[in-house]
Amino acid sequence: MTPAPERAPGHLILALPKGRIMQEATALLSRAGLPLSVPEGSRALRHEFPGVTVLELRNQDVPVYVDLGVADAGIVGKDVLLESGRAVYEPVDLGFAACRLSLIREVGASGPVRRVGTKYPRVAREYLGARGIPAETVKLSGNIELAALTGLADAVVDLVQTGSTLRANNLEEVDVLFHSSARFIVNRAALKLRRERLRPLIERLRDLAASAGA
Ligand SMILES: Nc1ncnc2c1ncn2[C@@H]1O[C@H](COP(=O)(O)OP(=O)(O)OP(=O)(O)O)[C@@H](O)[C@H]1O
Ligand SMILES: O=P(O)(O)OC[C@H]1O[C@H](OP(=O)(O)OP(=O)(O)O)[C@H](O)[C@@H]1O
Repeated sequence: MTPAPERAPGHLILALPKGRIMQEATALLSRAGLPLSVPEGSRALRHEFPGVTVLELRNQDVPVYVDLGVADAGIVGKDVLLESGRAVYEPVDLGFAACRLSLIREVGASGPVRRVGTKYPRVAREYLGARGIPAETVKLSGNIELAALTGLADAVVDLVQTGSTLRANNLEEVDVLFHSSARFIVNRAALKLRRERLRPLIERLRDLAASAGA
């Protein structure tokens, strides 16, 4: 393991996910005063800006980098954060990437739920356990709804936003586990060590999120 290079106390390392969240995250952080713009299609994984380094990660890895202190802070969906089980500080609900995590079945399905396909096995098991449903969960990686259509599973736990994926595939929401949106997350030690940078950033992000939601 290469030791982390020395850095100025005011220099921030941010973990941001590639994909759907990246563009809105960088736009919001820029409005909050951080001068960053991650170029689309670049093969670089680490982006340097004055006073800020951005690590470009898969969604699931953002809470890991923040919890283990390699990144001071990051942005990730609440869905991914809950699934990670990481106890990071979560000071701002940024409001965008809004969707819900739902239990989904084929329209009219009525038999028992014995197997559930999902990208979220931890939260799915917790949900099923709390309801006394003795179903097995199967971890899948994408196009989760196909599991319910093919008989791989009796139901799936997946994200719904507009509902168009459900309508296009003769599926319906049976229950909503929780609502999700993008969150600003912070490493607890970094909050103390770099509070002069992080506290004002948190305040600006709170103001921006409040004015966007107003
Ligand atoms: N249809 C949607 N509408 C709104 N927000 C969504 C939608 N789908 C996902 N999200 C939110 O955006 C986050 C990132 O979604 P994205 O599609 O970029 O991930 P992915 O490509 O499926 O993830 P992975 O890194 O596993 O490949 C999700 O964790 C969720 O919080
Ligand atoms: O209700 P809707 O507006 O249709 O959105 C929900 C869909 O969006 C996400 O998939 P995504 O497009 O990210 O593809 P993925 O399955 O590969 O993650 C999610 O997994 C649903 O399939």
